[in-house]
Amino acid sequence: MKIAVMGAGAVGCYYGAMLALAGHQVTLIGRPALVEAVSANGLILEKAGARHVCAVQASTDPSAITGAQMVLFCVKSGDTAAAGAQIAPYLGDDTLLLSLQNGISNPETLEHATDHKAIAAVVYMASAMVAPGVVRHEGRGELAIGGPDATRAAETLNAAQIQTEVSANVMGLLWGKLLINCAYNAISAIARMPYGTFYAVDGLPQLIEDITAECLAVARAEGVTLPEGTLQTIRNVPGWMPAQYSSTAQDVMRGRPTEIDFLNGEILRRAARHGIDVPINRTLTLLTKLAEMQ
Ligand SMILES: NC(=O)C1=CN([C@@H]2O[C@H](COP(=O)(O)OP(=O)(O)OC[C@H]3O[C@@H](n4cnc5c(N)ncnc54)[C@H](OP(=O)(O)O)[C@@H]3O)[C@@H](O)[C@H]2O)C=CC1
Ligand SMILES: CC(C)(CO)C(=O)C(=O)O
Repeated sequence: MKIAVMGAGAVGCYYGAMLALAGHQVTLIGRPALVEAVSANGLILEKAGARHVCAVQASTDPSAITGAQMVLFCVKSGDTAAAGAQIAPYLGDDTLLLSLQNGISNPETLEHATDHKAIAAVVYMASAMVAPGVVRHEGRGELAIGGPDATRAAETLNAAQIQTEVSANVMGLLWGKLLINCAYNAISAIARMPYGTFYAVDGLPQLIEDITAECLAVARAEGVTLPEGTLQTIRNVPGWMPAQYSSTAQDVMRGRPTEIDFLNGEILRRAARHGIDVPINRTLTLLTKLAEMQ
């Protein structure tokens, strides 16, 4: 099957590599440095101590997705509308379009930008680009997906050793992940600390509870059904990954724009619609924007 990845970064290259290793014809749409490296050396996946060289096509030109039966859409949230508009002319009527992104608004933004149905995906995976064309898998890899044709997409993904569950409540699962991101990402970015370090500071566990209580009020007002055990999952995060810096912290430390407007900032926007005050989420959003400017 021809499969394209729009946004060949850490997520797109990981899943693109897995699909290429399963025998699919994978085309990556990415930046010039990535395209140059992949064209010269292949896409390299470092996983579980092994180094896989994957044969893929790479291009900076969105028209290279033409003919793809499946498109994995993997840009950061701030790029969704623009990148969606770039691929829109090249999507076929039956192309499966999956949003593999954090945040809860991307599938809808992508649908508006492309005028094409999008399959929402929750990405339970950690990966990083260690050099152009070299992606390192750092943990997990499962997806939960939902929406039109999700079952068809799951068949291809599961056959490529990408464990994929079809969920009737994919938006609830995306909200569950959003709540984790809202609780930890901004603090890690502002403090430039990993989760275990700041969670050990007196009063921080209570701050996490207070952030989460604001988010829960908004989720309730939006009629969201959160996955069972969401609160306990949030409390467990620092114990599970004490050395982890949030993606927001990593963006700040690299001088890159963060996705904060789609994390705590999303809570602000939705809270305003329901007349709910969320002062801690507002403060975290603003402080993260200041951290981005440093
Ligand atoms: N990395 C991870 O472990 C995880 C990430 N996620 C989520 O997945 C999404 C993707 O994250 P991640 O892969 O880390 O992000 P990356 O920044 O690594 O990858 C996105 C890539 O897309 C490129 N890009 C953006 N717009 C275009 C365009 N129009 N044409 C070509 N290339 C483009 C970016 O280039 P440039 O940077 O130059 O703009 C970048 O190389 C985010 O929503 C993130 O929160 C979810 C779970 C885990
Ligand atoms: C590490 C994790 C799961 C929690 O903050 C994450 O999603 C992120 O950093 O964006």
